[in-house]
Amino acid sequence: MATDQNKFQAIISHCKEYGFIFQSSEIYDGLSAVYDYGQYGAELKKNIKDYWWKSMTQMHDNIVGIDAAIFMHPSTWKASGHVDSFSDPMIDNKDSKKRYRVDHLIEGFAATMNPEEGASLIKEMEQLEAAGDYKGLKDLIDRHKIKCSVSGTANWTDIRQFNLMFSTQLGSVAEEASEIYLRPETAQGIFVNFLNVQKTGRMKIPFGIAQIGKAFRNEIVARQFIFRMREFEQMEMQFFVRPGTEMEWYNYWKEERLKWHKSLGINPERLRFHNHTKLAHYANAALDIEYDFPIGFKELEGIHSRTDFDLKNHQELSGKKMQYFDPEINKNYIPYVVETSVGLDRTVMMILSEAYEEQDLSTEEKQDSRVVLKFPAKIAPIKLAVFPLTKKDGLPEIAKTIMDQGRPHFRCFYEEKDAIGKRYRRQDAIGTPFCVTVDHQTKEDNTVTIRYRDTMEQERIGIDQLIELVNRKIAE
Ligand SMILES: Nc1ncnc2c1ncn2[C@@H]1O[C@H](COP(=O)(O)OP(=O)(O)OP(=O)(O)O)[C@@H](O)[C@H]1O
Repeated sequence: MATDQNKFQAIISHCKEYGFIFQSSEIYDGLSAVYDYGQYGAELKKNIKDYWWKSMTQMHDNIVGIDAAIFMHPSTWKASGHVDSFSDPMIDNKDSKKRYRVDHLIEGFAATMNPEEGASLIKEMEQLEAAGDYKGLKDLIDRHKIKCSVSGTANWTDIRQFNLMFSTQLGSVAEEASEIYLRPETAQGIFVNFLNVQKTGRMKIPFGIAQIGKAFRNEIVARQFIFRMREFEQMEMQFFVRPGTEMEWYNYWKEERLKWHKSLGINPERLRFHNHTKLAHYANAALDIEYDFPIGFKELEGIHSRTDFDLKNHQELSGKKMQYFDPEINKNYIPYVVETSVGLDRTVMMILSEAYEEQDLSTEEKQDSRVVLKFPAKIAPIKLAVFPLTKKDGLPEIAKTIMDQGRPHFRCFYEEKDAIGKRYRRQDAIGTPFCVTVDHQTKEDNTVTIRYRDTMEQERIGIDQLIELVNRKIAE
């Protein structure tokens, strides 16, 4: 097996070669940390989105979905704390002009020390970070003579705060225009609509509001393919609960979300919880669900107990009540919130990492290999490929009637070019779970050969059973 870094590079190349993910604006040499989803990537991503949406809303009577705008009133980000504290300390090397996140720079250096010294350096860094002591952090970098990997020098600027929000102007004339932000998280669209949804939907606590949408962060160090992007998509759900019950729901949702990832066929050994010891300003408990990507265990989803922080601040800044009357205890209160927030692009990356396999199929007679994406059928971009064995003898016509039958149910793909073996390989490479071949026997008995992607086994089945079989496998 290739090393993990090699696997990571192989996945990136595969995504480009087979129409999953392209660098944005590639003809202009690309835009850093921005990516476009191609024809199969877009289908895969949409299927994951639909699966999440269904499992959150349709499967929970007390969770509804909304679709809020990306632009929000600027006060939103004041109330949420993003204007004042959504920033990372960064530092520039004066010789190479390379910019680093201070924690990444120190962590990278700590990894080269012996484990004990490394751990003590990290601890010291965390204390200084928590105290907001930038001078102390700079001293730490100077004391250890930490160098830039490009210039090899320790010639650093001072440490500065770098706000990660993108801003732009709303309105046409400069004097009239006001500065607004591209949302850095989807959650605030849910909070500001909390009462709209609660009242119009007559929702009773506990209940949830779910949303899928784009978020934007001007990440200082954006790399590692779609793991850290400047424009990305989040699938978030805010669950509103009675104060004092939040830990119960926090524990419930962390297990539910782990189950969801497993239901996508993810090997449980590659999933784990990571409890936060350093809590964000809004949280009284937080953890990450991490996945063992080819680049190591990293955050996939955050589960946060956000207290009443957001609603309380919106109430204060807007002057509008954000309270709920709880008829069971006959009391008004600002609900507490438990949030599940998963990156859609990181989920795509997890699915690709899990599905990608290079297989050596060589026999004594001949060398052979294939790349296969073993997606669960329910999220595969194409579910069924239909091949006539030859272009003549009426076989394409029969194949096209199968396409007509399948198309209303799921995404199908028709191909008549090249040998069947080659056509199978191309479908393996985009993760199509089922291929059927129409041959001369089909004309006699209305049966086709169905070939299964993972086992490569083939069997003959009646055309009249085909759609039902594929539908059954998708529903599994
Ligand atoms: N720059 C990004 N690119 C892609 N996905 C992201 C990015 N930032 C956050 N996400 C996704 O959104 C989810 C929730 O956002 P959250 O604010 O909790 O992330 P975070 O803790 O800031 O992430 P990280 O520590 O990796 O920067 C993350 O778990 C991740 O899956």
